[in-house]
Amino acid sequence: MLISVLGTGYLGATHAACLAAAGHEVVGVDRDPGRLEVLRGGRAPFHEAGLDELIAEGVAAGRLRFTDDLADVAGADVHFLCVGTPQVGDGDGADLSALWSVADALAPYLGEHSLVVGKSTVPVGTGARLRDRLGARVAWNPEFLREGRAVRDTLRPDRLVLGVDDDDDHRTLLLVYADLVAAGVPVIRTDLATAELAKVSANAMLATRISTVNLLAEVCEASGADVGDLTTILGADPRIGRDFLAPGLGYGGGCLPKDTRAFVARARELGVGESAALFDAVDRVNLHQRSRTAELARSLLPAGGGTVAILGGAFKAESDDIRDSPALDVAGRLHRSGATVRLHDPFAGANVRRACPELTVVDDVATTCRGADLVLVLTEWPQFAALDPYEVGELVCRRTVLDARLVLDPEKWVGAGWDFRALGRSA
Ligand SMILES: NC(=O)c1ccc[n+]([C@@H]2O[C@H](COP(=O)([O-])OP(=O)(O)OC[C@H]3O[C@@H](n4cnc5c(N)ncnc54)[C@H](O)[C@@H]3O)[C@@H](O)[C@H]2O)c1
Ligand SMILES: O=c1ccn([C@@H]2O[C@H](COP(=O)(O)OP(=O)(O)O[C@H]3O[C@H](CO)[C@@H](O)[C@H](O)[C@H]3O)[C@@H](O)[C@H]2O)c(=O)[nH]1
Repeated sequence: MLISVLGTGYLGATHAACLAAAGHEVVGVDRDPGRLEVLRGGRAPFHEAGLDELIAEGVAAGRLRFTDDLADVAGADVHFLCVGTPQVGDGDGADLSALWSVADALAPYLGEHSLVVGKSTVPVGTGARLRDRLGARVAWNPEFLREGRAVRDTLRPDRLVLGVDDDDDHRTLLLVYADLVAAGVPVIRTDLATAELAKVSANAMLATRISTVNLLAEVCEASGADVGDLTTILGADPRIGRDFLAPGLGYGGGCLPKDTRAFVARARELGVGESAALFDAVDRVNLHQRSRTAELARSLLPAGGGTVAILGGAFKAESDDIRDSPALDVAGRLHRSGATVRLHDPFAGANVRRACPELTVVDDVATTCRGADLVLVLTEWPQFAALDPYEVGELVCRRTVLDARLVLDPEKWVGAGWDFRALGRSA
Protein backbone atom coordinates (compact mmCIF):
# COMPACT_ATOMS: atom_id res chain seq x y z
CA MET A 1 0.00 0.00 0.00
CA LEU A 2 1.07 3.61 -0.53
CA ILE A 3 0.78 5.37 2.80
CA SER A 4 1.50 8.94 3.88
CA VAL A 5 2.43 9.99 7.42
CA LEU A 6 1.85 13.68 8.06
CA GLY A 7 4.09 14.96 10.87
CA THR A 8 7.33 13.09 11.49
CA GLY A 9 8.02 13.79 15.17
CA TYR A 10 8.34 11.20 17.94
CA LEU A 11 5.11 9.54 16.83
CA GLY A 12 5.17 10.04 13.05
CA ALA A 13 8.82 9.14 12.40
CA THR A 14 8.44 5.90 14.36
CA HIS A 15 5.12 5.04 12.73
CA ALA A 16 6.45 5.73 9.22
CA ALA A 17 9.59 3.62 9.77
CA CYS A 18 7.59 0.70 11.18
CA LEU A 19 5.07 0.79 8.32
CA ALA A 20 7.98 0.73 5.85
CA ALA A 21 9.48 -2.21 7.75
CA ALA A 22 6.16 -4.00 7.29
CA GLY A 23 6.61 -3.67 3.51
CA HIS A 24 4.49 -0.60 2.70
CA GLU A 25 5.61 2.28 0.54
CA VAL A 26 5.65 5.21 2.93
CA VAL A 27 6.04 8.96 2.45
CA GLY A 28 6.66 11.05 5.57
CA VAL A 29 5.64 14.71 5.35
CA ASP A 30 6.88 17.48 7.60
CA ARG A 31 7.28 21.25 7.42
CA ASP A 32 10.51 21.33 9.44
CA PRO A 33 13.43 21.38 6.95
CA GLY A 34 16.03 20.41 9.57
CA ARG A 35 14.02 17.37 10.61
CA LEU A 36 13.51 16.34 6.97
CA GLU A 37 17.21 16.60 6.22
CA VAL A 38 18.10 14.26 9.09
CA LEU A 39 15.37 11.77 8.11
CA ARG A 40 16.40 11.77 4.45
CA GLY A 41 19.92 10.99 5.64
CA GLY A 42 18.48 7.78 7.15
CA ARG A 43 18.53 8.84 10.81
CA ALA A 44 16.03 9.71 13.53
CA PRO A 45 15.90 13.38 14.52
CA PHE A 46 15.89 12.37 18.21
CA HIS A 47 17.24 9.60 20.43
CA GLU A 48 15.05 6.48 20.24
CA ALA A 49 16.40 2.95 20.56
CA GLY A 50 16.40 1.05 17.25
CA LEU A 51 14.87 3.87 15.20
CA ASP A 52 18.00 4.98 13.34
CA GLU A 53 18.46 1.46 11.99
CA LEU A 54 14.82 1.14 10.93
CA ILE A 55 14.80 4.50 9.12
CA ALA A 56 18.12 3.73 7.43
CA GLU A 57 16.77 0.37 6.20
CA GLY A 58 13.55 1.88 4.88
CA VAL A 59 15.34 4.74 3.09
CA ALA A 60 17.96 2.40 1.59
CA ALA A 61 15.26 0.00 0.37
CA GLY A 62 13.42 2.92 -1.29
CA ARG A 63 10.28 2.18 0.76
CA LEU A 64 10.58 5.26 2.96
CA ARG A 65 10.78 8.82 1.63
CA PHE A 66 10.41 12.24 3.21
CA THR A 67 9.03 15.43 1.72
CA ASP A 68 7.55 18.83 2.55
CA ASP A 69 5.29 18.77 -0.50
CA LEU A 70 1.84 17.25 -0.09
CA ALA A 71 1.58 16.83 -3.86
CA ASP A 72 4.01 13.92 -3.35
CA VAL A 73 1.36 12.00 -1.41
CA ALA A 74 -1.52 12.51 -3.82
CA GLY A 75 -2.96 9.10 -4.60
CA ALA A 76 -1.92 7.45 -1.33
CA ASP A 77 -4.41 4.87 -0.08
CA VAL A 78 -4.13 5.95 3.54
CA HIS A 79 -3.00 9.23 5.14
CA PHE A 80 -2.03 9.13 8.83
CA LEU A 81 -2.24 12.43 10.73
CA CYS A 82 0.57 12.54 13.30
CA VAL A 83 1.10 16.26 13.94
CA GLY A 84 1.44 17.70 17.43
CA THR A 85 -1.58 18.59 19.59
CA PRO A 86 0.06 20.55 22.43
CA GLN A 87 -1.66 22.38 25.26
CA VAL A 88 -3.10 25.72 24.11
CA GLY A 89 -1.01 28.67 25.21
CA ASP A 90 -3.58 30.27 27.51
CA GLY A 91 -5.60 27.29 28.68
CA ASP A 92 -5.71 23.59 29.36
CA GLY A 93 -7.35 22.36 26.15
CA ALA A 94 -5.60 20.84 23.14
CA ASP A 95 -4.32 23.13 20.40
CA LEU A 96 -5.60 21.53 17.19
CA SER A 97 -4.29 24.21 14.82
CA ALA A 98 -1.58 21.95 13.32
CA LEU A 99 -4.18 19.22 12.74
CA TRP A 100 -6.64 21.52 10.92
CA SER A 101 -3.85 23.14 8.95
CA VAL A 102 -2.35 19.88 7.69
CA ALA A 103 -5.80 18.45 6.96
CA ASP A 104 -6.79 21.52 4.93
CA ALA A 105 -3.52 21.37 3.01
CA LEU A 106 -4.12 17.67 2.29
CA ALA A 107 -7.73 18.12 1.10
CA PRO A 108 -6.94 18.92 -2.56
CA TYR A 109 -4.87 15.72 -2.83
CA LEU A 110 -7.46 13.31 -1.47
CA GLY A 111 -8.81 10.74 -3.90
CA GLU A 112 -12.32 9.31 -3.79
CA HIS A 113 -11.15 6.22 -1.91
CA SER A 114 -8.42 7.76 0.28
CA LEU A 115 -8.79 7.09 4.00
CA VAL A 116 -7.63 9.77 6.43
CA VAL A 117 -6.59 8.23 9.76
CA GLY A 118 -6.08 10.34 12.84
CA LYS A 119 -3.27 9.11 15.06
CA SER A 120 -2.57 12.28 17.03
CA THR A 121 -4.09 12.47 20.51
CA VAL A 122 -7.22 14.63 20.35
CA PRO A 123 -10.32 15.60 22.37
CA VAL A 124 -13.31 13.35 21.79
CA GLY A 125 -15.36 14.64 18.85
CA THR A 126 -12.40 15.81 16.74
CA GLY A 127 -12.69 12.97 14.19
CA ALA A 128 -16.33 13.79 13.46
CA ARG A 129 -15.39 17.47 12.95
CA LEU A 130 -12.58 16.43 10.62
CA ARG A 131 -14.93 14.22 8.59
CA ASP A 132 -17.35 17.12 8.17
CA ARG A 133 -14.57 19.52 7.30
CA LEU A 134 -12.95 17.28 4.68
CA GLY A 135 -16.02 15.49 3.39
CA ALA A 136 -13.78 12.42 3.27
CA ARG A 137 -13.49 8.99 4.89
CA VAL A 138 -12.00 9.44 8.35
CA ALA A 139 -10.94 6.86 10.97
CA TRP A 140 -9.16 7.20 14.32
CA ASN A 141 -6.33 4.88 15.32
CA PRO A 142 -4.76 6.19 18.54
CA GLU A 143 -1.17 5.32 19.36
CA PHE A 144 -0.02 4.08 22.77
CA LEU A 145 3.77 3.91 22.25
CA ARG A 146 6.11 5.04 25.01
CA GLU A 147 9.21 7.06 24.23
CA GLY A 148 12.34 5.04 24.80
CA ARG A 149 10.41 1.90 23.71
CA ALA A 150 8.71 3.43 20.70
CA VAL A 151 9.93 0.94 18.12
CA ARG A 152 9.15 -2.11 20.25
CA ASP A 153 5.74 -0.73 21.19
CA THR A 154 4.90 0.00 17.56
CA LEU A 155 6.09 -3.36 16.24
CA ARG A 156 4.32 -5.25 19.04
CA PRO A 157 1.55 -3.11 20.55
CA ASP A 158 -0.67 -4.42 23.37
CA ARG A 159 -3.69 -3.68 21.22
CA LEU A 160 -4.71 -2.02 17.99
CA VAL A 161 -7.62 0.34 18.38
CA LEU A 162 -9.47 0.98 15.14
CA GLY A 163 -12.14 3.66 15.36
CA VAL A 164 -14.09 3.34 12.13
CA ASP A 165 -17.41 4.27 10.56
CA ASP A 166 -17.90 1.19 8.42
CA ASP A 167 -16.61 -2.19 7.27
CA ASP A 168 -14.65 -0.74 4.32
CA ASP A 169 -12.53 1.49 6.57
CA HIS A 170 -12.03 -1.39 8.98
CA ARG A 171 -10.84 -3.66 6.15
CA THR A 172 -8.44 -0.98 4.92
CA LEU A 173 -6.85 -0.63 8.36
CA LEU A 174 -6.61 -4.41 8.74
CA LEU A 175 -4.59 -4.42 5.49
CA VAL A 176 -2.31 -1.63 6.78
CA TYR A 177 -1.64 -3.69 9.91
CA ALA A 178 -1.77 -7.13 8.29
CA ASP A 179 1.56 -8.17 9.88
CA LEU A 180 0.41 -7.25 13.39
CA VAL A 181 -2.93 -8.96 12.91
CA ALA A 182 -1.12 -12.09 11.69
CA ALA A 183 1.13 -11.93 14.76
CA GLY A 184 -1.92 -12.07 17.01
CA VAL A 185 -2.02 -8.46 18.26
CA PRO A 186 -5.54 -7.95 19.66
CA VAL A 187 -7.66 -5.70 17.45
CA ILE A 188 -10.44 -3.68 19.02
CA ARG A 189 -12.91 -2.23 16.54
CA THR A 190 -14.93 0.71 17.78
CA ASP A 191 -16.33 4.07 16.70
CA LEU A 192 -14.28 7.23 16.24
CA ALA A 193 -15.35 8.90 19.50
CA THR A 194 -14.46 5.86 21.62
CA ALA A 195 -11.08 5.50 19.91
CA GLU A 196 -10.23 9.14 20.59
CA LEU A 197 -11.43 8.91 24.17
CA ALA A 198 -9.49 5.66 24.76
CA LYS A 199 -6.21 7.46 24.27
CA VAL A 200 -6.73 10.40 26.64
CA SER A 201 -8.42 8.10 29.15
CA ALA A 202 -5.40 5.77 29.20
CA ASN A 203 -3.05 8.68 29.78
CA ALA A 204 -5.26 10.22 32.47
CA MET A 205 -5.44 6.85 34.26
CA LEU A 206 -1.67 6.37 34.03
CA ALA A 207 -1.19 9.87 35.43
CA THR A 208 -3.60 9.07 38.25
CA ARG A 209 -1.60 5.99 39.14
CA ILE A 210 1.62 7.99 39.39
CA SER A 211 0.07 10.75 41.49
CA THR A 212 -1.52 8.13 43.74
CA VAL A 213 1.79 6.41 44.35
CA ASN A 214 3.43 9.78 44.98
CA LEU A 215 0.80 10.66 47.57
CA LEU A 216 1.57 7.31 49.22
CA ALA A 217 5.30 8.11 49.08
CA GLU A 218 4.70 11.41 50.87
CA VAL A 219 2.78 9.60 53.61
CA CYS A 220 5.65 7.10 53.91
CA GLU A 221 8.11 9.95 54.20
CA ALA A 222 6.04 11.55 56.97
CA SER A 223 5.34 8.32 58.86
CA GLY A 224 8.52 6.28 58.50
CA ALA A 225 6.82 3.55 56.42
CA ASP A 226 8.80 1.98 53.55
CA VAL A 227 7.50 3.01 50.13
CA GLY A 228 9.46 0.24 48.36
CA ASP A 229 7.82 -2.48 50.45
CA LEU A 230 4.47 -0.70 50.15
CA THR A 231 4.50 -0.73 46.34
CA THR A 232 5.65 -4.38 46.34
CA ILE A 233 2.69 -5.28 48.55
CA LEU A 234 0.24 -3.27 46.44
CA GLY A 235 1.66 -4.56 43.15
CA ALA A 236 1.26 -8.19 44.28
CA ASP A 237 -2.50 -7.72 44.06
CA PRO A 238 -3.26 -8.57 40.43
CA ARG A 239 -6.11 -6.06 40.47
CA ILE A 240 -3.53 -3.34 41.08
CA GLY A 241 -0.52 -4.78 39.21
CA ARG A 242 3.19 -3.95 39.45
CA ASP A 243 3.72 -1.67 36.44
CA PHE A 244 3.74 2.09 36.61
CA LEU A 245 4.09 2.21 40.38
CA ALA A 246 7.47 3.96 40.61
CA PRO A 247 7.25 6.87 43.06
CA GLY A 248 9.38 9.98 42.78
CA LEU A 249 9.44 13.28 40.99
CA GLY A 250 6.34 12.52 38.97
CA TYR A 251 5.36 12.53 35.34
CA GLY A 252 6.32 14.93 32.57
CA GLY A 253 6.81 14.77 28.82
CA GLY A 254 4.80 15.69 25.77
CA CYS A 255 1.83 13.48 26.66
CA LEU A 256 0.67 12.71 30.22
CA PRO A 257 0.55 16.31 31.54
CA LYS A 258 -1.16 17.89 28.54
CA ASP A 259 -3.50 14.97 27.87
CA THR A 260 -4.74 14.89 31.47
CA ARG A 261 -5.48 18.63 31.29
CA ALA A 262 -7.08 18.34 27.86
CA PHE A 263 -9.30 15.54 29.18
CA VAL A 264 -10.56 17.84 31.94
CA ALA A 265 -11.07 20.76 29.55
CA ARG A 266 -13.13 18.60 27.17
CA ALA A 267 -15.09 16.99 30.01
CA ARG A 268 -16.01 20.50 31.23
CA GLU A 269 -17.22 21.41 27.74
CA LEU A 270 -19.35 18.28 27.83
CA GLY A 271 -20.80 19.23 31.24
CA VAL A 272 -18.83 16.65 33.24
CA GLY A 273 -16.68 19.17 35.10
CA GLU A 274 -17.61 18.13 38.65
CA SER A 275 -16.23 14.60 38.34
CA ALA A 276 -13.37 15.59 36.03
CA ALA A 277 -11.94 17.61 38.94
CA LEU A 278 -10.42 14.25 39.97
CA PHE A 279 -7.79 14.79 37.27
CA ASP A 280 -7.19 18.40 38.40
CA ALA A 281 -6.10 16.90 41.72
CA VAL A 282 -3.88 14.39 39.91
CA ASP A 283 -2.19 17.29 38.11
CA ARG A 284 -1.78 19.28 41.36
CA VAL A 285 -0.22 16.30 43.17
CA ASN A 286 2.13 15.83 40.23
CA LEU A 287 3.28 19.46 40.16
CA HIS A 288 3.68 19.41 43.94
CA GLN A 289 6.39 16.74 43.58
CA ARG A 290 8.47 19.25 41.62
CA SER A 291 8.12 22.09 44.13
CA ARG A 292 8.71 19.87 47.13
CA THR A 293 11.80 18.31 45.54
CA ALA A 294 13.23 21.76 44.86
CA GLU A 295 12.48 22.84 48.44
CA LEU A 296 14.06 19.71 49.90
CA ALA A 297 17.16 20.20 47.72
CA ARG A 298 17.35 23.86 48.73
CA SER A 299 17.26 22.83 52.41
CA LEU A 300 20.25 20.53 51.82
CA LEU A 301 22.37 23.30 50.23
CA PRO A 302 24.30 26.07 52.01
CA ALA A 303 22.02 29.10 52.67
CA GLY A 304 21.46 31.27 49.59
CA GLY A 305 23.93 29.43 47.35
CA GLY A 306 25.89 26.22 47.08
CA THR A 307 26.60 24.00 44.08
CA VAL A 308 24.21 21.28 43.02
CA ALA A 309 25.15 18.45 40.66
CA ILE A 310 22.00 17.50 38.77
CA LEU A 311 21.88 14.08 37.18
CA GLY A 312 19.16 14.03 34.54
CA GLY A 313 17.44 16.50 32.23
CA ALA A 314 15.17 14.32 30.10
CA PHE A 315 11.57 13.78 31.25
CA LYS A 316 12.32 10.05 31.52
CA ALA A 317 15.17 7.62 30.95
CA GLU A 318 16.02 6.29 27.45
CA SER A 319 14.75 9.50 25.83
CA ASP A 320 16.27 12.88 24.95
CA ASP A 321 12.85 14.55 25.14
CA ILE A 322 12.73 17.50 27.54
CA ARG A 323 9.13 18.59 26.97
CA ASP A 324 7.64 19.48 30.35
CA SER A 325 10.56 17.74 32.05
CA PRO A 326 10.21 17.57 35.85
CA ALA A 327 14.03 17.55 36.05
CA LEU A 328 14.32 20.90 34.27
CA ASP A 329 11.55 22.38 36.39
CA VAL A 330 13.53 21.55 39.54
CA ALA A 331 16.84 22.66 37.99
CA GLY A 332 15.29 26.02 37.03
CA ARG A 333 13.90 26.57 40.55
CA LEU A 334 17.29 25.86 42.12
CA HIS A 335 19.06 28.15 39.66
CA ARG A 336 16.62 30.98 40.42
CA SER A 337 17.11 30.45 44.17
CA GLY A 338 20.80 31.32 43.79
CA ALA A 339 22.36 27.84 43.63
CA THR A 340 25.08 27.09 41.09
CA VAL A 341 23.56 24.35 38.94
CA ARG A 342 25.58 21.89 36.88
CA LEU A 343 23.58 19.32 34.95
CA HIS A 344 24.39 16.16 33.05
CA ASP A 345 22.14 13.90 31.00
CA PRO A 346 23.43 11.00 28.88
CA PHE A 347 21.39 12.00 25.80
CA ALA A 348 19.37 15.15 26.45
CA GLY A 349 22.33 17.51 27.09
CA ALA A 350 22.13 19.26 23.69
CA ASN A 351 18.38 19.83 24.04
CA VAL A 352 18.82 21.21 27.58
CA ARG A 353 21.58 23.58 26.37
CA ARG A 354 19.29 24.93 23.65
CA ALA A 355 16.19 25.27 25.85
CA CYS A 356 17.83 26.44 29.10
CA PRO A 357 20.91 28.52 28.28
CA GLU A 358 20.98 29.74 31.90
CA LEU A 359 21.93 26.23 33.12
CA THR A 360 25.46 24.84 32.92
CA VAL A 361 25.27 21.54 31.06
CA VAL A 362 28.31 19.29 31.19
CA ASP A 363 29.20 16.13 29.34
CA ASP A 364 30.02 13.69 32.12
CA VAL A 365 29.07 12.75 35.66
CA ALA A 366 32.53 13.52 37.09
CA THR A 367 32.53 17.16 35.92
CA THR A 368 28.98 17.58 37.20
CA CYS A 369 29.80 16.28 40.66
CA ARG A 370 33.24 17.83 41.19
CA GLY A 371 33.07 20.24 44.16
CA ALA A 372 29.29 19.86 44.56
CA ASP A 373 27.47 20.36 47.88
CA LEU A 374 24.59 18.16 46.77
CA VAL A 375 24.08 15.42 44.19
CA LEU A 376 20.50 15.39 42.93
CA VAL A 377 19.14 12.53 40.78
CA LEU A 378 16.19 13.77 38.69
CA THR A 379 15.89 11.28 35.80
CA GLU A 380 15.78 7.49 36.24
CA TRP A 381 18.69 6.63 33.91
CA PRO A 382 20.20 3.21 34.71
CA GLN A 383 23.65 4.83 34.36
CA PHE A 384 22.91 6.82 37.51
CA ALA A 385 21.67 3.76 39.41
CA ALA A 386 25.01 2.09 38.61
CA LEU A 387 27.20 4.92 39.97
CA ASP A 388 29.84 3.96 42.52
CA PRO A 389 29.21 6.09 45.66
CA TYR A 390 32.88 5.83 46.68
CA GLU A 391 34.08 7.23 43.34
CA VAL A 392 31.50 10.02 43.38
CA GLY A 393 32.38 10.67 47.02
CA GLU A 394 35.97 11.51 46.00
CA LEU A 395 34.68 14.28 43.72
CA VAL A 396 32.14 16.16 45.82
CA CYS A 397 32.62 18.79 48.46
CA ARG A 398 29.93 17.28 50.74
CA ARG A 399 28.59 13.73 50.59
CA THR A 400 24.89 14.59 50.41
CA VAL A 401 22.66 12.98 47.82
CA LEU A 402 18.94 13.39 47.11
CA ASP A 403 17.44 10.64 44.98
CA ALA A 404 14.22 12.03 43.52
CA ARG A 405 13.68 8.95 41.30
CA LEU A 406 14.39 6.19 43.82
CA VAL A 407 16.96 4.51 41.63
CA LEU A 408 19.96 4.49 43.99
CA ASP A 409 20.60 1.71 46.50
CA PRO A 410 20.36 3.45 49.93
CA GLU A 411 22.53 0.86 51.68
CA LYS A 412 25.41 1.31 49.24
CA TRP A 413 25.34 5.10 49.54
CA VAL A 414 24.94 5.19 53.32
CA GLY A 415 27.72 2.58 53.57
CA ALA A 416 29.99 4.88 51.56
CA GLY A 417 29.44 7.66 54.09
CA TRP A 418 26.74 9.63 52.33
CA ASP A 419 23.91 11.58 53.91
CA PHE A 420 21.32 9.77 51.80
CA ARG A 421 17.91 11.32 51.15
CA ALA A 422 15.18 10.12 48.84
CA LEU A 423 11.61 11.11 48.11
CA GLY A 424 9.33 8.79 50.05
CA ARG A 425 11.97 8.11 52.73
CA SER A 426 11.98 9.86 56.08
CA ALA A 427 15.15 11.79 56.95
N1 LIG B 1 5.52 11.38 21.66
C1 LIG B 1 4.86 10.26 21.92
O1 LIG B 1 5.38 9.37 22.57
C2 LIG B 1 3.44 10.08 21.45
C3 LIG B 1 2.85 8.82 21.58
C4 LIG B 1 1.51 8.66 21.18
C5 LIG B 1 0.79 9.74 20.70
N2 LIG B 1 1.39 10.95 20.61
C6 LIG B 1 0.60 12.06 20.06
O2 LIG B 1 1.07 12.22 18.71
C7 LIG B 1 1.02 13.58 18.31
C8 LIG B 1 2.40 14.03 17.86
O3 LIG B 1 3.26 13.97 18.98
P1 LIG B 1 4.84 14.02 18.82
O4 LIG B 1 5.41 13.78 20.15
O5 LIG B 1 5.26 13.17 17.67
O6 LIG B 1 5.04 15.57 18.42
P2 LIG B 1 6.28 16.24 17.71
O7 LIG B 1 6.19 17.69 18.04
O8 LIG B 1 7.52 15.47 18.01
O9 LIG B 1 5.98 16.04 16.14
C9 LIG B 1 5.02 16.74 15.43
C10 LIG B 1 5.57 16.95 14.01
O10 LIG B 1 4.54 17.51 13.20
C11 LIG B 1 5.14 18.45 12.32
N3 LIG B 1 4.10 19.36 11.82
C12 LIG B 1 3.37 20.27 12.51
N4 LIG B 1 2.54 20.92 11.67
C13 LIG B 1 2.72 20.40 10.45
C14 LIG B 1 2.15 20.65 9.17
N5 LIG B 1 1.19 21.59 9.00
N6 LIG B 1 2.59 19.94 8.12
C15 LIG B 1 3.55 19.00 8.29
N7 LIG B 1 4.12 18.71 9.48
C16 LIG B 1 3.71 19.41 10.53
C17 LIG B 1 6.19 19.13 13.18
O11 LIG B 1 7.16 19.80 12.40
C18 LIG B 1 6.75 17.94 13.95
O12 LIG B 1 7.83 17.34 13.28
C19 LIG B 1 0.45 14.34 19.51
O13 LIG B 1 -0.94 14.41 19.38
C20 LIG B 1 0.81 13.43 20.68
O14 LIG B 1 -0.03 13.65 21.78
C21 LIG B 1 2.70 11.15 20.94
O1 LIG C 1 5.92 4.40 37.47
C1 LIG C 1 6.18 5.43 36.84
C2 LIG C 1 6.16 5.48 35.43
C3 LIG C 1 6.46 6.68 34.80
N1 LIG C 1 6.78 7.78 35.53
C4 LIG C 1 7.05 9.06 34.83
O2 LIG C 1 5.94 9.31 34.00
C5 LIG C 1 6.33 10.01 32.82
C6 LIG C 1 5.77 9.34 31.59
O3 LIG C 1 6.36 8.06 31.42
P1 LIG C 1 5.87 7.06 30.26
O4 LIG C 1 4.40 6.97 30.32
O5 LIG C 1 6.65 5.84 30.36
O6 LIG C 1 6.35 7.87 28.99
P2 LIG C 1 5.65 8.48 27.68
O7 LIG C 1 6.58 8.20 26.58
O8 LIG C 1 5.25 9.89 27.98
O9 LIG C 1 4.33 7.59 27.43
C7 LIG C 1 3.03 7.99 27.80
O10 LIG C 1 2.48 8.91 26.87
C8 LIG C 1 2.46 8.41 25.51
C9 LIG C 1 1.97 9.54 24.63
O11 LIG C 1 0.59 9.74 24.74
C10 LIG C 1 1.55 7.19 25.46
O12 LIG C 1 1.48 6.72 24.12
C11 LIG C 1 2.07 6.12 26.41
O13 LIG C 1 1.21 4.99 26.41
C12 LIG C 1 2.16 6.72 27.82
O14 LIG C 1 2.74 5.77 28.72
C13 LIG C 1 7.85 10.10 32.88
O15 LIG C 1 8.19 11.39 33.32
C14 LIG C 1 8.25 9.04 33.90
O16 LIG C 1 9.42 9.40 34.58
C15 LIG C 1 6.80 7.74 36.91
O17 LIG C 1 7.06 8.74 37.58
N2 LIG C 1 6.50 6.55 37.53
